[in-house]
Amino acid sequence: ALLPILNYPDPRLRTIAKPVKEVTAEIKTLIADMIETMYDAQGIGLAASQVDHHIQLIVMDLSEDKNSPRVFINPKVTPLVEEKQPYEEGCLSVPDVYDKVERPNKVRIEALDENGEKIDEEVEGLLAVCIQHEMDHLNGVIFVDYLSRLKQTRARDKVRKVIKIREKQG
Ligand SMILES: O=C(O)C[C@@H](Cc1ccccc1)C(=O)SCC(=O)c1ccccc1
Ligand SMILES: [Zn+2]
Repeated sequence: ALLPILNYPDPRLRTIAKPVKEVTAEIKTLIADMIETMYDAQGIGLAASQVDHHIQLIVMDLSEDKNSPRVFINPKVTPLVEEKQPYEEGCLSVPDVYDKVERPNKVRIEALDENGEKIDEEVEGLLAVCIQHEMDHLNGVIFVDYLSRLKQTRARDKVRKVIKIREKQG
């Protein structure tokens, strides 16, 4: 089922996500709903925080055909390089706002997958950028927090406009 995505600056987006103790049937349903919601919103990632479920769960799919979703449960991300690179980021909770954010572009991901199997990978490029962006969501951080006050005000105004238009479209 499609889930409603919280929009910036909704305070619920600031909630700190709790670890997942057990991959229950409910969580498997949430995973499927998050993947469907991510594709519908044309995103490459989605954190459970964005759909108002405050558990440490991320889904991502960077594939062309949108047919290889990845699930990260209780993820831990460790930068593997000091130097940061700028990347043009977007966010499904801040629609139509894109801006450069500097992040390390090589990280180690340790997590569990949807079957509770261990994941331990070194990734770089967009995958590294995206997992850090999703990790931020689980810690109540939104990418606009890294931008200037002026850009944050503009982002709030932009989201308000986009939501009004979407509501009119019904
Ligand atoms: O809000 C989210 O977490 C999803 C977000 C993930 C993300 C994309 C790009 C850089 C960092 C994090 C999105 O999917 S935004 C929409 C999108 O598909 C996209 C935007 C910019 C570059 C590439 C993809
Ligand atoms: Zn986001």
